[in-house]
This record gives sequence, structure tokens and C-alpha cells, in this order.
Amino acid sequence: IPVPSPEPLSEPQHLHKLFTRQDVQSPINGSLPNVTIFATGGTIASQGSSNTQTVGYSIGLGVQQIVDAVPEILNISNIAGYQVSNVGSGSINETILLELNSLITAELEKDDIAGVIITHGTDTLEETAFFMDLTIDSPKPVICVGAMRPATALSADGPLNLLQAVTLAASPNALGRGTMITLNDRIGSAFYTTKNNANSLDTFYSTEAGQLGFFINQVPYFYYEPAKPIGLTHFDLAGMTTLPQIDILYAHQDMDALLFNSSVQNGAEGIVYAGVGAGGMSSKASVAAEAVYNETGIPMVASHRSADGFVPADDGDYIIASGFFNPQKARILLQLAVASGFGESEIRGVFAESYPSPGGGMRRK
Ligand SMILES: NC(=O)C[C@H](N)C(=O)O
Repeated sequence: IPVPSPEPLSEPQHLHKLFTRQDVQSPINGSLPNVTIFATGGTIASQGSSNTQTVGYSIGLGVQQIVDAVPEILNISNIAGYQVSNVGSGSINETILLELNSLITAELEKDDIAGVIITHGTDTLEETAFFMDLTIDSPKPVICVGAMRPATALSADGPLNLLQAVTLAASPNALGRGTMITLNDRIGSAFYTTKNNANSLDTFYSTEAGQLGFFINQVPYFYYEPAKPIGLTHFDLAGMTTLPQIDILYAHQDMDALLFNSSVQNGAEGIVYAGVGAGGMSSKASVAAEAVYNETGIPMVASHRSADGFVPADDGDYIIASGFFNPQKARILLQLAVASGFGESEIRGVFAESYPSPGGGMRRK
């Protein structure tokens, strides 16, 4: 198949409204719901040099091309699109998150909008989805979608994923469920869903609390009535233009004790560490972490490097337990809490609310 050679875009290109409903070839159908797509890049916007290339491809498709590849979506919705960025999701940053938040908030306030979609690389999609779940206060659906194969690949998954995302965003059944992640027929909760496999199509398969529903012949089927996760804290980002630096440190055998100091010296205002087991680290790193905490008072959150699991409240520890949150989600939560000016006990409360923690706090000092 002929493949154009796209110019990879390395820098985010913000706020280009590429098309409106009027620009789309088919006339606006007043009986269809309106859905707006916010495109950020990722594999769903990528092309390879052949139809068998599934690694090492380049980002280069804009939102208009992504939509043009799935004309069927115009049978179920009127579509508008914004190109917010066109980057691999490892390059999504606070600027893009804040822009997405304010654009989506404004879009969902419009009476004639049924829901919105974020097209996104899958690598960090769960972070953006979690961020939106915590910061967008609307019953209308926010659907995050991506692809694991580039658009040029044999059996590319992006087109059907997009069709399902649009179906979901336009579905009355999706109301009141917060931000969702959809990929490969599955509908997952942004609060709990995690990327599980670096390469396979079913990467957002999650075994525990994350699964909300499934597409059956492109009809979204939900297992439960609309519900919000226990402990979801809403953060109001009005007027916020930056977010604090929160670092993630990865624990391992013989973990370097200086990592905590380096983070703080580089400007971190909070640290999450991906602990061994249920939030552990080497004794020398532990001594260093506590010294940094005593000196700076910055919040430190223990998560787990294992793919799944739980870090329990440890009464008496200065460290805040992440509960069910993996390191990348704990980082988003800590970032929003620090950005909101929360003190340590409030931050502790925000984490503790999402898991069983008798007494509500863990810190004795
Ligand atoms: N499947 C993907 O979308 C991966 C891609 N590297 C990303 O932007 O996250």
C-alpha cells in the first residue's frame, strides 16, 4: 500500500481547531448527537513505511485524517475536532493537560454536546484519563482512546477503537460514569484502568475494578448502573497555569540513597516512589528519604512497582500510602493536591479516602 512519508512532529502544536461540523463533507444531521474529538497524537495518529511495520513508525496524521478514515462515525454523530498536540504520549505535559482540561470543560458546558473524545498514545493514556476524571465536573462522558497498531498496519485497531469511542461518547448510557478508557472492545474506568502490555492490542485489559463494560456489535454494554469510584476527589483547576513537579523514583535492590536528594534539588515538590512489594525500599534509601522529608517536609507517597496490588496504610509512617494507585496515577493525584495548596494531612486524606483506612490517617509524627 502507498504510504506517505509524514514529517514527525516533535513539539506540541496547541489549539489548532482544524475543522468544525460544517467542514465535514456530510451535512449536519440534526437528529444525531454532537461529539468533539481532541487529538493529541500517539499510535492512533501514526503511519509506518509498510503495512507490516508495527514498531518504529512515526506520528503524522492529524485529527481530520483520523476521522476521514472512519466515515461510519458520521452515521452516528456529528463530529468536530481540535488538534491539541501531535506527540507520542510520553511527551504529554502539564501544558497539554491544562489545555485539554479547559477546552473540554468549555465544550461539555455546551447544551448541544453529548460527549468528548481524547485520542491519545496508549503509553500514558491512563495518566491523562485519570487527570480528566479528577478535574472535569460534568456528567457527560469523556472518552480516552488510542491504538496499538499504526493506521497503516494490517488490521490496524485505531479505526474500530475510534468508532467505539464515538458510539460511547454519544451514548446516553455513558452519562454519569466519569472519564472512561476504551480500547479493543473494552470499556474501562479511568480511575482504575492501567496499560498492562507494551505491545498487545488488549493492553487495557484489567482484571479487577477497572472493567465497566464491553462493546457487543459496537453497542456499549455496561455491567453496572452509573457510579463514581469511592474516594474520587474533584480538583478545580480554574486559573491554574502550571502544575508542580512531582517525580517518580523506582525502587530496586540496593536503591541509591541520593535519588531523593537529587529529586528535590531538581525542583520536585513531591515524590512518589514505585516501591518493592507493597511500598518498600532498601534501608539506606529509606534513611535518605526520611532525612529529605525531615528537611523539606515535601509529601512522599509509596506505591508499588508490581503491575498490580495495593499499598496499605502503615500507621505511624511519615510516608503516605498510595492504596490502589500505581505510581503514575499516584503522581497525578499528588500533583493535583499540591497544585491545590493542600497540606500534608489533606493530601493524606485524599489518598486515604480511596481505600479502607481506619482512622483516616497514617502518620503519627
Ligand atoms: N500505542 C501507542 O499509542 C504507543 C505510543 N508510543 C504512544 O504515544 O503512547
